Order: sequence, then structure tokens, then C-alpha cells
Amino acid sequence: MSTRVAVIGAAGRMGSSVCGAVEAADDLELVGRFDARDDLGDLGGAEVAVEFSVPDASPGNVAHCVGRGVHVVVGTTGWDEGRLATLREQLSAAPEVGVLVAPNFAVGAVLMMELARRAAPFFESVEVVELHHPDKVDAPSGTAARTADLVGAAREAAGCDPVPDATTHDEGGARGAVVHGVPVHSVRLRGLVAHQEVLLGNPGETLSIRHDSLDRASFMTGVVTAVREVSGRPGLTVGLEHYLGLDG
Ligand SMILES: NC(=O)C1=CN([C@@H]2O[C@H](COP(=O)(O)OP(=O)(O)OC[C@H]3O[C@@H](n4cnc5c(N)ncnc54)[C@H](OP(=O)(O)O)[C@@H]3O)[C@@H](O)[C@H]2O)C=CC1
Ligand SMILES: O=C(O)C1=N[C@H](C(=O)O)C[C@H](O)C1
Repeated sequence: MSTRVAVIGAAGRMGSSVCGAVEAADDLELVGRFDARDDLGDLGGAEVAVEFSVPDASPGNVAHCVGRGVHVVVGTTGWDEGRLATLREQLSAAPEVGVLVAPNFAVGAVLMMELARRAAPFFESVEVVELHHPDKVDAPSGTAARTADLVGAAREAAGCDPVPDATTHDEGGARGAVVHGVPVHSVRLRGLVAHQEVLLGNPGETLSIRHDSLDRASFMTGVVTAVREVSGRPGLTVGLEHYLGLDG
């Protein structure tokens, strides 16, 4: 039997790719495409919804799905701690529903974040550079914010000093946004898709960990895996690493 799937944000760059990936999978059936201004209603009878819209709309869309007992795979950015806490409350009233919020569905990007988290306590300096297509509306990227959070927490737990930085004058913000003590720099360039480099430095050596999504196909294996598994993982999961067995 096929799993019935609805896509929210279906006309967008990611949504349209996800519709294609669902249609190409023998065990999945695309039962609804929803976009801005559409009434989500009963989500076309879907068992699982995939949500790739815009940061301001995503929490409302996900709450709608949870309220109807529909499992959700969420790729939209902007899910800060406050939004996640509200979602956890909503899920406590629907304990059978599974929601995965993942800032990046590319397997290589998940590995990049994990490698950066593990490497960060061994270096004095760490900075994140994310590079994306110029139609992206949010900065820093969700992946960069998550990477900086993981790296910052790992360094805190290991008792690392703050990253060294003698800057005293930065009126233009050239040193980037600081997330969990980690400088994050955002590049927007025509021709790019989604790229990130984590730079680590010690006296006499540097380590660069880079991931490149050259095509949105890079996200589809992760999305389809999540669609297949989300109903078996009730409650809130943050990060695809938990579905890939990388959380041990
Ligand atoms: N987790 C991951 O692996 C990835 C995450 N992303 C994230 O996914 C999100 C979407 O990216 P992308 O596809 O490039 O963006 P797009 O702008 O191409 O697509 C977003 C779509 O959502 C629609 N939309 C706007 N408001 C609503 C609403 N209230 N309900 C439903 N749909 C709505 C937009 O319609 P309209 O244009 O008419 O406003 C548009 O069609 C971003 O947050 C991005 O960062 C992107 C790639 C990978
Ligand atoms: O908007 C994008 O394109 C992407 N958004 C996500 C993010 O903000 O991290 C994932 C990936 O980087 C592509």
C-alpha cells in the first residue's frame, strides 16, 4: 500500500522537486499540492505532509497538519527554540504524530555538520561561511545557524576559550553574525545552489570542511527517507542525523 503524501509550498523550488520525487517513488502517492493562499483543509487525505514554504508561514502550516493527525517532514528554515517549544506543546496533544524538522536533507551536509561538531573542540578558531543563490530570503542559512549551534555547544562542553578575535572596529558588520559564539558569513551569488564551509584554525594549521549542493536532487533522498519513516517516529525530531543513525 502506498503512503499518501501532500506537499506544502508545492510551487516553490524545493516543493516542485519534492512533488517529482514523490511521484517517482513506487511506494508513495502524491495526493495534494498546496501553496500560498491555498486552504490546507484535510490535506487531500494525506498521511504525511512535506513542508517547504517560507519561515513566517511554516509554524502555522505545521500546526494545521498536527491538528489533523498528519505527520510532517519540515525543511523550511526559521525554526528557532521558541518555535520548536510551541510545536512540542502542540505535539503533546497529538502524541501519535511524528514531525521531523531538518535544516538540511542532503546526506553530505548532515555529515559536514557532524564532522564540524566533532572537530571544533580541537581548534582555537572556527568560522562558518555559507554561500547560496541570491533568491534565498533568510540569512544566515538554517544549516549555518544549526552548524554554529552544534559547534558552539561542543566547544562549551569541552571548556574551550572563546574564538580569538582582536577586532575592535566593525561598523559595517564585516565580521559576520555571531551564533553561539561562532562568526557566520553569508554570501549570495547568482549561479550557486547551496554551499557551506566550516573553517577551523590552530597555530600553523587549518582544516576546511566543505559541502556543496550542486542541484536540489541532493536533498531528495533525505526527504523521501524521512517521508517513509516519520510515522514510525512520534513526537518532534530535529535534524536528519537521527534518521540516519548518526546520533550515537
Ligand atoms: N531543509 C533543506 O534541506 C532545505 C531547506 N530549504 C528551505 O526551504 C524553504 C523553501 O525554499 P525554496 O523552495 O527555495 O523557496 P521558494 O520561494 O522557491 O518556495 C517557497 C514556496 O512556498 C510558497 N508559500 C509562501 N507562503 C506560503 C504559505 N503560507 N503556505 C504554503 N506555501 C507558501 C511560496 O509561494 P509564493 O512564491 O507565491 O510566495 C513558494 O511557492 C526555505 O526556508 C529554504 O531555506 C531549501 C532547500 C533545502
Ligand atoms: O534556501 C536554500 O536554498 C537552502 N536552505 C536551507 C538552509 O537555509 O540551510 C538548506 C540549504 O542550505 C538550501
